[in-house]
Amino acid sequence: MALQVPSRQLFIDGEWREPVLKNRFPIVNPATEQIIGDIPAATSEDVDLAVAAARRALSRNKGKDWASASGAVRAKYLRAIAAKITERKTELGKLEAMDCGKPLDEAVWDIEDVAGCFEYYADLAEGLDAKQKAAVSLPMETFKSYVLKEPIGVVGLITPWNYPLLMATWKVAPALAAGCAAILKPSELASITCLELAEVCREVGLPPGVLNILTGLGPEAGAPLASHPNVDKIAFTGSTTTGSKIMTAAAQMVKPVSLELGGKSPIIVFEDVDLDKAAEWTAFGCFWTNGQICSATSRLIVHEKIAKEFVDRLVKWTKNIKISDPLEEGCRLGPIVSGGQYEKVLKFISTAKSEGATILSGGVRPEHLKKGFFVEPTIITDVTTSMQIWREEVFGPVLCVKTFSTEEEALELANDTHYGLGAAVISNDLERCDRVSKELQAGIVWINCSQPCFCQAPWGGNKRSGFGRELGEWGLENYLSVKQVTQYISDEPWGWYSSPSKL
Ligand SMILES: NC(=O)C1=CN([C@@H]2O[C@H](COP(=O)(O)OP(=O)(O)OC[C@H]3O[C@@H](n4cnc5c(N)ncnc54)[C@H](O)[C@@H]3O)[C@@H](O)[C@H]2O)C=CC1
Ligand SMILES: NCCCC(=O)O
Ligand code: NA
Repeated sequence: MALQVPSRQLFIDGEWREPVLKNRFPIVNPATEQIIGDIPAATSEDVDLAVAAARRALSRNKGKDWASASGAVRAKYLRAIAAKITERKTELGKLEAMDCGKPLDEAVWDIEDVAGCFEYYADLAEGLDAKQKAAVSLPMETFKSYVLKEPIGVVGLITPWNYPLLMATWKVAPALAAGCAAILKPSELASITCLELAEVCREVGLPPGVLNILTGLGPEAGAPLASHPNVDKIAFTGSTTTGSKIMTAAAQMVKPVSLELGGKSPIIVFEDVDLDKAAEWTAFGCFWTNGQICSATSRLIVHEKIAKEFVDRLVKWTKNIKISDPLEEGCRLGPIVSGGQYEKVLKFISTAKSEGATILSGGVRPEHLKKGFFVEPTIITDVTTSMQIWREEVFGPVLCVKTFSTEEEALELANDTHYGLGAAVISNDLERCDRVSKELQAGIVWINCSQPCFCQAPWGGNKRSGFGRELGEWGLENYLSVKQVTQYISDEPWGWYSSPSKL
């Protein structure tokens, strides 16, 4: 059963605040196309208030309350947040499913990952204390040197709608673990659970201003954050176009950015695979989260010897996917997140057709669903490498297929993209998998699977998929600044200049 969506305000300085301009906009459930609530629309006036609150949070009590508190102190808050999220897991999962359209089972899995990620960064926050003052070995005995890891400062976190609370958590948890104060700007298309994170922070008594959450449109709330002179770093996940704008804005102040952007990731299937196992991973790699994953392996590159049988088998697996309202039991594919994105996905499919590709399976609204932004899992063949469907990110359940005859050709096809986020290789020959993994131009390579993601392992891309790594210890480093402290320890004078006392 659907839930009532809580009505919230912006979360600034530990309190709910109405936006300065008092505007709100509707939340649409993509499965029903109905308005199920509304969210506040922040503008630059609210960004200013949130940034000021974050700066105060860093300097309160000379930093002792947060930025220079021990990691162990901050870890207690992260663990309290994780516990509250776990307590509200079912409700948060439902809200997520209603807001962004992902199947309920996937949404609940995400919420479990959210709690796991806060716990993980609590561990790393505690570990940070022991890593302070790590000695640097120097070639001169007259000096000693150590390294301090300090929070970067106030960070702006701009996130997308495909994993609303999880993508926010990938940034919020390490930022807070590091001792930063943050302003989170979730996507206007799915913000409900991020506002519930605000409520969780209020309940656990997170010091005011440590995390501020501003819902609103990209140009109105995201852009002023990216260009704000008192924000020390921006971390962003979303489209390559918006990432480029954010980088341009940040560059004016030489502000560091980390960017996790689009993809057009390949999955190479060799001739020696178990067809059903490989078909299921291929379907999961492209249709999980309704195909709206930056790392979706949306280009299938399959060996010509098995291509026909494999694709037939894949179509059968695909036809078996339950498409329904995300809250329905057993749903495995929900709607595209919004009307705008739905139209975009359909346009990709019609362009592929007009360019001469074959829509082998899907490509249309499922007959049994009259409302909602649903599109059947789609498999497209007869694709050339110059077609839009081969080159551009669709962000929907659309897989395109090409065949290969040699390993070299498979790699050439796989790497024939401006992007470099994910890649997968499926083969029973593990030596070949290792060899191929080395050659794939991507930040993440899956062997004999596609998409599983663990908060302990680094996540991020190359080329136009962005730079910087989230998750794991790399995720924490994103929010830390490294300070070298070097001390002269000799009793002797330095002796470079002639001493005036000897004159
Ligand atoms: N890498 C990923 O995980 C994602 C990729 N995308 C790609 O982006 C396409 C468009 O989706 P959108 O939701 O429009 O993505 P987007 O990249 O525009 O939105 C992501 C976030 O950036 C914010 N934003 C937008 N314009 C901004 C600006 N000028 N300055 C600062 N922040 C800004 C948005 O409000 C949202 O919070 C999708 O079709 C897909 O191809 C979308 C979501 C996630
Ligand atoms: N499984 C997490 C994928 C994250 C992303 O789409 O950015
Ligand atoms: Na929504």
